Amino acid sequence: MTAEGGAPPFEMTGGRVRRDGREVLSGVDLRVAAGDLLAVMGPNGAGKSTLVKAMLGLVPLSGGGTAIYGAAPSRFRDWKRIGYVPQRLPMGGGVPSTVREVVASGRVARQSRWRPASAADRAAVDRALEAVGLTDLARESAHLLSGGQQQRVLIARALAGEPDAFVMDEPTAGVDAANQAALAATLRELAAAGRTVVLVAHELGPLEPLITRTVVLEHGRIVREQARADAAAPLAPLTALGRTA
Ligand SMILES: Nc1ncnc2c1ncn2[C@@H]1O[C@H](COP(=O)(O)OP(=O)(O)OP(=O)(O)O)[C@@H](O)[C@H]1O
Repeated sequence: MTAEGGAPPFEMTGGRVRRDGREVLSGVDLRVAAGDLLAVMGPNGAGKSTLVKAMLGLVPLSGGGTAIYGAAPSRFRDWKRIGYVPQRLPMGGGVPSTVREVVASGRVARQSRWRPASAADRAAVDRALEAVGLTDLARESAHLLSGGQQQRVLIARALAGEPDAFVMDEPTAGVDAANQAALAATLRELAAAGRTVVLVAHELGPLEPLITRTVVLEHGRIVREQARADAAAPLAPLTALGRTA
C-alpha cells in the first residue's frame, strides 16, 4: 500500500493465466498510466476479458504479477478508486433490484456501514442515471431490461462510484448508436477530468476519437500497440489495428 502515491492505475508484468489447463494469457506486459483511455481489442477468445479481470485480481495469475495503484490486487484496499463494468449483469440472489438500486450499489465502497445514503450519494446516482439516459427507467427491475439497457445500468453503477479508474468490458455491446454516442460524451468528460479508462471493445465506433492508446491481443499476447499524444491525432492507424490479421 505504501507504493500507491505515484504508482500507475494498473501495471502488469509478464502476466500469465491458465484456464482448463490451457494458457489463455501468455506473458502480458501492460502499464496503464493515469489519464490513459486505453482500448483492448482483438478477436473473440483472444483473452481480452481475461486480461482485464486479471488486472483487477478477479482471475488469478499463474505467472508474472500485476498491481493496482502499486499494490497487488489481494493487498489493494482502496476499491472506491476503481469502477468495473462487467460484460453482463450478475443475476445471483434471486432478489430483483430496481435500476436505481443497482446503480446505487456503486456507491457502497464510498459509504460507511452505518451511514445511510447521503444527499451526495443520491446526487451521484442521479447524475449517473442521467448520463446513461436511464432516469425514466430508474424504478424498473434491472433484470427485465434489454441487454443494451442492462449494459448502461452497469456503466451507471461504475459512474456513481466516482472512481479514478474505470475498467469496462465491452461497454458498447448491444448498445444502440444514440447511446454509444452518449457514452462517448461521458468518456470525454471523464477524460477531461483526468480519469483513466481501460475498455474492451470489438468496434470502437463513436469512442474512437477519445482513445489515446490501443493494444491488440491475439492468442493471449499483445501483438500490436498504438499510442497517440493527443486525441486529435489521425485515427486511421487505430482503426486498421483492430482489423488486420
Ligand atoms: N471461466 C473459464 N474457464 C475456462 N476457460 C475460459 C474461461 N473464461 C474464458 N476462457 C477461455 O479463455 C480464452 C480467452 O477468453 P476471453 O473471454 O478472455 O477472450 P475475449 O478476447 O474476451 O473474447 P470475447 O471477445 O469473445 O469476449 C478463451 O479461449 C476462453 O474459452
